[in-house]
Amino acid sequence: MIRIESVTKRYPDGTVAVDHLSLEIPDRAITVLVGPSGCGKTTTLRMINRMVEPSEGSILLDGRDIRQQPVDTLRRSMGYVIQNAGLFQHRTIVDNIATVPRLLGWGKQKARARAAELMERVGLDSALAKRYPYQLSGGQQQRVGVARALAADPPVLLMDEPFSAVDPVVRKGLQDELLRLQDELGKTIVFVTHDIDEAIKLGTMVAVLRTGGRLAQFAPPAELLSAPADPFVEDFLGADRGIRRLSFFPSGDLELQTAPLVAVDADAKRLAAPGPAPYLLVTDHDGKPLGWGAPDDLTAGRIDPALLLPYGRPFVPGKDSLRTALDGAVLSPTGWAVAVDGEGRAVGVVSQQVIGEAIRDAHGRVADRAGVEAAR
Ligand SMILES: Nc1ncnc2c1ncn2[C@@H]1O[C@H](COP(=O)(O)OP(=O)(O)OP(=O)(O)O)[C@@H](O)[C@H]1O
Repeated sequence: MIRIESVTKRYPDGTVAVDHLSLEIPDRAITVLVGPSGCGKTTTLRMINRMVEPSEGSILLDGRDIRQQPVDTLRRSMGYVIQNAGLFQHRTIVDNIATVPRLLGWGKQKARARAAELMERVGLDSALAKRYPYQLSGGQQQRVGVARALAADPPVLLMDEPFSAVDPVVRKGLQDELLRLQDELGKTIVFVTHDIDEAIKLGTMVAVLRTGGRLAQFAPPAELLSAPADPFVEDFLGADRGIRRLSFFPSGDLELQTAPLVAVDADAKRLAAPGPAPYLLVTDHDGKPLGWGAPDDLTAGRIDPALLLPYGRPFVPGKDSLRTALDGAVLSPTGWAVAVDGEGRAVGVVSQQVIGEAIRDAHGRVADRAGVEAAR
């Protein structure tokens, strides 16, 4: 665990960048520092690897003051990733990634083999190994930055706005990749961003800082959304808190109904038995949804796909959240969401009303849990 104990950083010109900050950063989880520009996020991160020294207070790593070990040893236990990746422009990709192992005295072959392994890990084609950074896209460079930071397998990863310089689509890909990697590697990650959505998506714990380097709230994302500590945090979280919070409620408990499914070339009249939904869900031969059909429109024989109503975006029960399920239901004019399996085949349907009840139940469970904890 990294424990930040009442740390203050006053720069020589008198700027107080961080003011009596205390945080317990859990092992093998992603802790995000988020807040407006200039609130002291980077300063805090850099104090963890001693690129900046605190003016007051101390930082403990596994119970030991980080000043008790040589700074080089400390930094080797902490990979560091920055915006724009900060790659060595005159070195190939493979040599960029092999930098730290080489510094640690690994042989060239072993270091390059490790670099190749990491390229695969972070989703980089091995054909890029011999290129130079300028020959890569921004997203690819960022992956190289992550691979380089992981090369010596440090237990801690410090990431300072690593995905800020790429476009939103690439950024989403990098975020998903980081979550996947973290599932495999279980590093202790401290991640700085000014983007609250990124913080909520990636963070196991999120520290919201306010200008002047003071902690406004430190909580898991779902708790931030449901109970912001004060108007500053509430304002920083932005609109649609309630809807965004649904991302943390699983959809696995939703009671699905097996709507009358009908394959597109089936004899619709025969299959149009009354069901829970006022519509029939029409699928292709493989069971993948095509759209909803009103029984009256579906005459016998082949069903005309042009007559079908859209079914919104399907959700995968157990994998997707109630937010995705609700989105599917509100996107379809029928008000029903379609559940699919991992291969995209329809497994059932659920109405907006049932999803609404599940949301109420989930709120109830959270409130019960809060009550139990408060009573302890
Ligand atoms: N070397 C320095 N000397 C003086 N003041 C500094 C120095 N570095 C940072 N600051 C000031 O400390 C405050 C916190 O800066 P810091 O870079 O930690 O914030 P940040 O939250 O990471 O900001 P951003 O999101 O804009 O990167 C700011 O007011 C900044 O101007």
